Amino acid sequence: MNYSAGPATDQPGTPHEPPDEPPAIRARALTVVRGPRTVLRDLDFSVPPGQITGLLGPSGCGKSTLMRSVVGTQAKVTGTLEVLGRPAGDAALRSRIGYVTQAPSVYDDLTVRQNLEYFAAVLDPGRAAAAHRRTNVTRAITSVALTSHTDALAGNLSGGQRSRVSLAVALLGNPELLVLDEPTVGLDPVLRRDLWNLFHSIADSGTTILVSSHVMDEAERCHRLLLMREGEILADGTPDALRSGDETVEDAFLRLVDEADARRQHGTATSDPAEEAAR
Ligand SMILES: Nc1ncnc2c1ncn2[C@@H]1O[C@H](COP(=O)(O)OP(=O)(O)OP(=O)(O)O)[C@@H](O)[C@H]1O
Repeated sequence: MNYSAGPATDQPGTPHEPPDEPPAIRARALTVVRGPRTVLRDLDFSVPPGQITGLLGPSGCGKSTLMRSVVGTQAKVTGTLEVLGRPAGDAALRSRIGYVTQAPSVYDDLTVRQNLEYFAAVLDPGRAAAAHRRTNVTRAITSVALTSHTDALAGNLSGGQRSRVSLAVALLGNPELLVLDEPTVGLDPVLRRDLWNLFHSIADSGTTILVSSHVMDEAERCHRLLLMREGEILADGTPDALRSGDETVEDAFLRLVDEADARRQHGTATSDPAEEAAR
Protein backbone atom coordinates (compact mmCIF):
# COMPACT_ATOMS: atom_id res chain seq x y z
CA MET A 1 0.00 0.00 0.00
CA ASN A 2 1.29 3.44 -0.81
CA TYR A 3 0.10 6.99 -0.87
CA SER A 4 0.71 8.95 -4.02
CA ALA A 5 2.77 11.70 -2.51
CA GLY A 6 5.60 9.73 -0.96
CA PRO A 7 7.36 6.39 -0.40
CA ALA A 8 6.27 3.99 2.34
CA THR A 9 8.53 3.48 5.31
CA ASP A 10 8.35 0.66 7.84
CA GLN A 11 9.61 2.61 10.82
CA PRO A 12 9.11 6.20 11.91
CA GLY A 13 11.29 8.27 9.64
CA THR A 14 12.33 11.87 9.87
CA PRO A 15 9.09 13.63 10.63
CA HIS A 16 8.02 16.82 8.95
CA GLU A 17 8.16 19.45 11.63
CA PRO A 18 9.19 22.84 10.37
CA PRO A 19 10.39 24.64 13.51
CA ASP A 20 7.97 27.55 13.39
CA GLU A 21 4.87 25.67 12.36
CA PRO A 22 2.07 25.82 14.94
CA PRO A 23 0.72 22.57 16.35
CA ALA A 24 -2.00 20.80 14.38
CA ILE A 25 -3.95 20.31 17.61
CA ARG A 26 -3.61 22.30 20.82
CA ALA A 27 -5.64 21.49 23.95
CA ARG A 28 -5.69 23.45 27.18
CA ALA A 29 -7.74 22.36 30.18
CA LEU A 30 -9.77 20.12 27.86
CA THR A 31 -12.57 18.48 29.85
CA VAL A 32 -15.43 16.32 28.61
CA VAL A 33 -18.39 15.11 30.64
CA ARG A 34 -20.46 12.16 29.38
CA GLY A 35 -23.51 11.31 31.46
CA PRO A 36 -22.46 11.37 35.12
CA ARG A 37 -18.75 10.93 34.34
CA THR A 38 -15.91 13.29 33.65
CA VAL A 39 -14.40 11.25 30.84
CA LEU A 40 -11.54 13.64 29.97
CA ARG A 41 -10.10 15.69 32.76
CA ASP A 42 -8.22 18.95 32.31
CA LEU A 43 -5.98 17.79 29.45
CA ASP A 44 -3.12 19.91 28.12
CA PHE A 45 -1.33 18.64 25.03
CA SER A 46 -0.21 19.51 21.54
CA VAL A 47 -0.01 17.41 18.39
CA PRO A 48 2.77 18.51 16.01
CA PRO A 49 2.03 18.81 12.30
CA GLY A 50 3.13 16.24 9.71
CA GLN A 51 3.76 13.50 12.24
CA ILE A 52 2.04 10.36 13.46
CA THR A 53 0.88 10.85 17.03
CA GLY A 54 -0.35 7.69 18.72
CA LEU A 55 -3.06 7.92 21.34
CA LEU A 56 -2.49 4.87 23.46
CA GLY A 57 -4.25 3.56 26.49
CA PRO A 58 -6.52 0.81 27.75
CA SER A 59 -10.10 0.33 26.62
CA GLY A 60 -12.38 2.97 28.13
CA CYS A 61 -9.63 5.49 28.97
CA GLY A 62 -11.19 8.14 26.69
CA LYS A 63 -9.39 7.81 23.35
CA SER A 64 -12.54 7.89 21.21
CA THR A 65 -13.95 10.75 23.25
CA LEU A 66 -10.78 12.76 22.67
CA MET A 67 -10.93 12.03 18.94
CA ARG A 68 -14.61 12.95 18.75
CA SER A 69 -13.74 16.22 20.48
CA VAL A 70 -11.01 16.92 17.90
CA VAL A 71 -13.31 16.29 14.94
CA GLY A 72 -16.10 18.31 16.57
CA THR A 73 -18.72 15.62 17.15
CA GLN A 74 -18.51 15.47 20.96
CA ALA A 75 -20.93 17.41 23.21
CA LYS A 76 -20.05 18.98 26.58
CA VAL A 77 -16.47 19.87 25.73
CA THR A 78 -14.96 22.65 27.85
CA GLY A 79 -11.53 24.27 27.90
CA THR A 80 -9.67 25.21 24.74
CA LEU A 81 -9.32 22.91 21.75
CA GLU A 82 -7.77 24.31 18.58
CA VAL A 83 -7.49 22.20 15.45
CA LEU A 84 -5.50 23.45 12.44
CA GLY A 85 -5.62 26.91 13.96
CA ARG A 86 -9.40 27.05 14.47
CA PRO A 87 -11.75 26.05 17.27
CA ALA A 88 -12.63 22.34 17.10
CA GLY A 89 -15.94 21.86 15.33
CA ASP A 90 -15.59 25.00 13.21
CA ALA A 91 -17.41 24.47 9.88
CA ALA A 92 -14.28 25.51 7.97
CA LEU A 93 -12.49 22.43 9.32
CA ARG A 94 -14.89 19.89 7.81
CA SER A 95 -13.06 19.46 4.52
CA ARG A 96 -9.64 19.62 6.18
CA ILE A 97 -10.07 16.63 8.50
CA GLY A 98 -10.51 12.96 7.63
CA TYR A 99 -12.05 10.82 10.36
CA VAL A 100 -12.25 7.03 10.43
CA THR A 101 -14.38 5.68 13.26
CA GLN A 102 -14.12 2.18 14.69
CA ALA A 103 -17.16 1.06 12.69
CA PRO A 104 -16.40 1.07 8.94
CA SER A 105 -18.69 3.65 7.35
CA VAL A 106 -19.42 1.93 4.04
CA TYR A 107 -22.58 0.93 2.21
CA ASP A 108 -22.67 -2.86 1.88
CA ASP A 109 -24.89 -2.84 -1.19
CA LEU A 110 -22.50 -0.63 -3.19
CA THR A 111 -19.20 -1.67 -4.74
CA VAL A 112 -15.92 -0.22 -3.50
CA ARG A 113 -15.83 2.25 -6.39
CA GLN A 114 -19.51 3.20 -5.94
CA ASN A 115 -18.91 3.88 -2.23
CA LEU A 116 -15.99 6.13 -3.08
CA GLU A 117 -17.90 7.84 -5.89
CA TYR A 118 -20.80 8.55 -3.56
CA PHE A 119 -18.63 10.20 -0.89
CA ALA A 120 -16.60 12.04 -3.55
CA ALA A 121 -19.83 13.52 -4.92
CA VAL A 122 -20.81 14.70 -1.43
CA LEU A 123 -17.40 16.35 -0.99
CA ASP A 124 -17.11 17.77 -4.46
CA PRO A 125 -20.53 17.98 -6.16
CA GLY A 126 -21.38 19.07 -9.70
CA ARG A 127 -20.59 18.00 -13.26
CA ALA A 128 -17.65 20.32 -13.54
CA ALA A 129 -15.82 18.32 -10.87
CA ALA A 130 -16.50 14.90 -12.44
CA ALA A 131 -12.98 14.40 -13.84
CA HIS A 132 -11.41 15.54 -10.56
CA ARG A 133 -13.64 13.14 -8.63
CA ARG A 134 -12.68 10.22 -10.90
CA THR A 135 -8.97 10.91 -10.35
CA ASN A 136 -9.44 11.22 -6.60
CA VAL A 137 -11.47 8.01 -6.35
CA THR A 138 -8.88 6.02 -8.32
CA ARG A 139 -6.05 7.49 -6.22
CA ALA A 140 -7.82 6.67 -2.95
CA ILE A 141 -8.56 3.07 -4.02
CA THR A 142 -4.94 2.61 -5.11
CA SER A 143 -3.67 4.11 -1.84
CA VAL A 144 -5.33 1.42 0.22
CA ALA A 145 -4.44 -1.39 -2.21
CA LEU A 146 -7.99 -2.26 -3.17
CA THR A 147 -7.59 -1.92 -6.93
CA SER A 148 -8.31 -5.61 -7.46
CA HIS A 149 -11.55 -5.24 -5.47
CA THR A 150 -12.83 -2.07 -7.13
CA ASP A 151 -15.99 -3.74 -8.39
CA ALA A 152 -16.61 -5.98 -5.37
CA LEU A 153 -19.63 -5.28 -3.19
CA ALA A 154 -18.51 -3.84 0.14
CA GLY A 155 -20.77 -6.36 1.88
CA ASN A 156 -18.63 -9.18 0.45
CA LEU A 157 -15.30 -7.79 1.71
CA SER A 158 -13.34 -9.00 4.73
CA GLY A 159 -13.19 -6.84 7.86
CA GLY A 160 -9.74 -5.53 6.96
CA GLN A 161 -10.82 -4.68 3.43
CA ARG A 162 -13.90 -2.83 4.71
CA SER A 163 -11.64 -0.84 7.08
CA ARG A 164 -9.51 0.11 4.12
CA VAL A 165 -12.57 1.33 2.20
CA SER A 166 -13.34 3.60 5.17
CA LEU A 167 -9.77 4.85 5.14
CA ALA A 168 -10.00 5.49 1.38
CA VAL A 169 -13.14 7.58 1.99
CA ALA A 170 -11.25 9.66 4.56
CA LEU A 171 -8.39 10.19 2.09
CA LEU A 172 -10.67 11.47 -0.68
CA GLY A 173 -10.48 15.11 0.32
CA ASN A 174 -6.68 15.11 0.80
CA PRO A 175 -7.14 15.97 4.48
CA GLU A 176 -4.50 17.93 6.38
CA LEU A 177 -5.38 15.99 9.52
CA LEU A 178 -6.36 12.33 9.59
CA VAL A 179 -7.98 11.02 12.77
CA LEU A 180 -8.02 7.22 12.93
CA ASP A 181 -9.84 5.45 15.76
CA GLU A 182 -8.24 2.02 16.31
CA PRO A 183 -7.84 1.33 12.58
CA THR A 184 -5.91 -1.92 13.02
CA VAL A 185 -8.22 -3.71 15.45
CA GLY A 186 -8.88 -7.28 14.31
CA LEU A 187 -6.37 -7.19 11.45
CA ASP A 188 -3.71 -9.83 10.93
CA PRO A 189 -0.04 -8.86 11.43
CA VAL A 190 0.68 -8.49 7.71
CA LEU A 191 -2.26 -6.17 7.15
CA ARG A 192 -1.35 -4.20 10.26
CA ARG A 193 2.19 -3.72 8.99
CA ASP A 194 0.91 -2.70 5.56
CA LEU A 195 -1.50 -0.19 7.08
CA TRP A 196 1.25 1.32 9.22
CA ASN A 197 3.41 1.63 6.11
CA LEU A 198 0.53 3.45 4.48
CA PHE A 199 0.17 5.79 7.50
CA HIS A 200 3.88 6.62 7.25
CA SER A 201 3.56 7.25 3.57
CA ILE A 202 0.63 9.60 4.21
CA ALA A 203 2.53 11.43 6.97
CA ASP A 204 5.57 11.71 4.68
CA SER A 205 3.37 13.69 2.30
CA GLY A 206 2.73 16.23 5.09
CA THR A 207 -0.56 15.01 6.59
CA THR A 208 -0.84 14.97 10.38
CA ILE A 209 -2.14 11.69 11.76
CA LEU A 210 -3.72 11.12 15.16
CA VAL A 211 -4.21 7.38 15.56
CA SER A 212 -5.52 5.48 18.57
CA SER A 213 -4.65 1.98 19.67
CA HIS A 214 -4.72 -0.09 22.82
CA VAL A 215 -1.96 -2.33 21.46
CA MET A 216 1.28 -1.11 22.93
CA ASP A 217 3.51 -2.65 20.25
CA GLU A 218 2.00 -0.17 17.78
CA ALA A 219 3.50 2.62 19.88
CA GLU A 220 6.90 1.95 18.37
CA ARG A 221 5.53 2.89 14.95
CA CYS A 222 4.49 6.40 16.01
CA HIS A 223 6.65 9.53 15.95
CA ARG A 224 5.06 10.73 19.19
CA LEU A 225 2.82 9.25 21.83
CA LEU A 226 0.11 10.45 24.14
CA LEU A 227 -0.26 7.79 26.81
CA MET A 228 -3.71 7.92 28.40
CA ARG A 229 -5.31 6.36 31.39
CA GLU A 230 -8.69 7.05 33.00
CA GLY A 231 -9.26 10.32 31.17
CA GLU A 232 -5.81 11.73 31.86
CA ILE A 233 -2.61 11.99 29.86
CA LEU A 234 0.13 10.16 31.70
CA ALA A 235 2.91 11.11 29.30
CA ASP A 236 3.54 12.89 26.03
CA GLY A 237 6.72 12.44 23.97
CA THR A 238 8.60 10.30 21.48
CA PRO A 239 8.73 6.55 22.16
CA ASP A 240 12.46 6.93 22.91
CA ALA A 241 11.91 9.78 25.35
CA LEU A 242 9.25 7.85 27.25
CA ARG A 243 11.34 4.72 27.63
CA SER A 244 13.89 4.46 30.36
CA GLY A 245 16.87 2.12 29.87
CA ASP A 246 15.87 -0.93 27.84
CA GLU A 247 12.17 -0.66 28.70
CA THR A 248 9.54 -1.33 26.06
CA VAL A 249 6.82 1.31 25.69
CA GLU A 250 4.51 -1.11 27.52
CA ASP A 251 6.98 -1.27 30.45
CA ALA A 252 7.15 2.53 30.43
CA PHE A 253 3.36 2.78 30.41
CA LEU A 254 3.06 0.41 33.40
CA ARG A 255 5.75 2.35 35.27
CA LEU A 256 3.93 5.63 34.60
CA VAL A 257 0.66 4.06 35.83
CA ASP A 258 2.38 2.97 39.07
CA GLU A 259 3.91 6.42 39.52
CA ALA A 260 0.52 8.09 38.96
CA ASP A 261 -1.12 5.71 41.46
CA ALA A 262 1.58 6.46 44.01
CA ARG A 263 1.04 10.20 43.54
CA ARG A 264 -2.70 9.68 43.99
CA GLN A 265 -2.16 7.76 47.19
CA HIS A 266 -0.06 10.61 48.48
CA GLY A 267 -2.91 12.99 47.65
CA THR A 268 -1.09 15.02 45.02
CA ALA A 269 -3.42 14.07 42.14
CA THR A 270 -6.62 16.04 41.62
CA SER A 271 -9.87 14.23 42.37
CA ASP A 272 -13.22 14.89 40.82
CA PRO A 273 -15.91 15.38 43.48
CA ALA A 274 -18.72 15.03 40.88
CA GLU A 275 -17.36 11.71 39.78
CA GLU A 276 -16.82 10.51 43.33
CA ALA A 277 -20.46 11.38 44.07
CA ALA A 278 -21.59 9.44 41.02
CA ARG A 279 -19.73 6.29 42.06
N1 LIG B 1 -22.71 8.14 26.42
C1 LIG B 1 -21.94 7.90 27.49
N2 LIG B 1 -22.36 8.16 28.74
C2 LIG B 1 -21.57 7.94 29.79
N3 LIG B 1 -20.33 7.44 29.71
C3 LIG B 1 -19.88 7.15 28.50
C4 LIG B 1 -20.64 7.35 27.32
N4 LIG B 1 -19.90 6.99 26.26
C5 LIG B 1 -18.73 6.56 26.75
N5 LIG B 1 -18.72 6.65 28.08
C6 LIG B 1 -17.61 6.30 28.98
O1 LIG B 1 -16.54 7.15 28.67
C7 LIG B 1 -15.31 6.47 28.86
C8 LIG B 1 -14.42 6.71 27.67
O2 LIG B 1 -15.00 6.07 26.53
P1 LIG B 1 -14.22 6.06 25.15
O3 LIG B 1 -15.10 5.35 24.17
O4 LIG B 1 -13.78 7.43 24.83
O5 LIG B 1 -12.95 5.17 25.52
P2 LIG B 1 -11.87 4.46 24.59
O6 LIG B 1 -10.57 4.66 25.25
O7 LIG B 1 -12.02 4.94 23.20
O8 LIG B 1 -12.30 2.93 24.67
P3 LIG B 1 -12.17 1.77 23.56
O9 LIG B 1 -10.71 1.57 23.33
O10 LIG B 1 -12.82 0.61 24.24
O11 LIG B 1 -12.92 2.24 22.36
C9 LIG B 1 -15.66 5.00 29.10
O12 LIG B 1 -15.48 4.72 30.45
C10 LIG B 1 -17.10 4.89 28.72
O13 LIG B 1 -17.76 3.96 29.52
